[in-house]
Amino acid sequence: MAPSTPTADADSAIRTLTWHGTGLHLIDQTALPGRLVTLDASDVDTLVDAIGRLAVRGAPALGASGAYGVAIAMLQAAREGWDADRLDTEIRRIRDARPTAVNLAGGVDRVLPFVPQGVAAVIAEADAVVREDVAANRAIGAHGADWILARVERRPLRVLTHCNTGSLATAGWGTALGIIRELHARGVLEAVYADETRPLLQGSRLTAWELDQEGIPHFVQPDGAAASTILRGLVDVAVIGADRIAKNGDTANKIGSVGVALACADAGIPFVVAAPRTTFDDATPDGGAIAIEERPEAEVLEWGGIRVAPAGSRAFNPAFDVTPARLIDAIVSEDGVVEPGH
Ligand SMILES: CSC[C@@H](O)[C@@H](O)C(=O)COP(=O)(O)O
Repeated sequence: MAPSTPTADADSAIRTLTWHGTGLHLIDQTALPGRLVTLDASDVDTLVDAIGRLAVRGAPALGASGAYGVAIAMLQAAREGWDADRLDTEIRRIRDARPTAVNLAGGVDRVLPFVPQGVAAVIAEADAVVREDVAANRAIGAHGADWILARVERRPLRVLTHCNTGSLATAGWGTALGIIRELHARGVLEAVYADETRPLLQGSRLTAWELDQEGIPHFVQPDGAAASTILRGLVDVAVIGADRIAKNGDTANKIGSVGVALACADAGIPFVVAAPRTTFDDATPDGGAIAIEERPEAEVLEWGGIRVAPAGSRAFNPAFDVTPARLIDAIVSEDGVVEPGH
């Protein structure tokens, strides 16, 4: 009955989400790298829970999840006899499951006009979201590699990245990690410094896993090492992703990104943001207007489920920070490169 998700890029073996006819198969990113587990999100509660605990994560992957999520809600509405108000409420729960990545709301909003045409039309539009994201990532990889190779003389290159921006975080291939993969394919990459990305370790668990799968040389380093690695001259360029890029170029990304940008500015090396157009939010004027998700204190106060901080300690756990446009040398999208800091 439902059109199936198109085959993603042949080069991108990892498919973080796949439509299976009545719901999504999602790679459970909380289980990686130890176990490659697929979970079935065929109802709204399961999808919202998967988004909230980061089983599916990364701005473009959230966008595709939001788009398919509307179809999941419609199918559940038909199964369980929901009225229109209940369907609206459940779609809004998906849209609001995380606040910072504009792609999630964008994915939901993109398919909403197709709801009156029925679930097949919604799924077809969600399939288009996936196709377009993979194509955008491939273009980002080429534009970003071209820009870096024109700006940075040293060969081979040493690249620092933060969080996870690869196939797991997108519909396939990757944004910042797509640029890294492109540099590797062009034979100009020496190694990647992958920040471990506290507190949920998207760098050491997910980016390192993807780099390992690709045979790309890499070092996982503590987030606290990043500024020092940059100032010691061990890095030629930093490339990160984005969750929302405001109209003035201020960019929200995983907590720790702005520290990398400050170190790059001091060291005089480029700080590059890579993101598809779906992550640009012209309705948000600047970084101060971006909602920053605050996550549960236990993610900081506990380690592997065991309390490590004193019982009386509280945690401050913002999931994202905002890098001002003036610290960003290049923003790479499928449309090309803009240089906000210049
Ligand atoms: C291509 S993914 C870009 C961003 O979404 C990524 O860098 C990031 O910050 C993800 O945060 P997460 O909390 O893991 O969803």
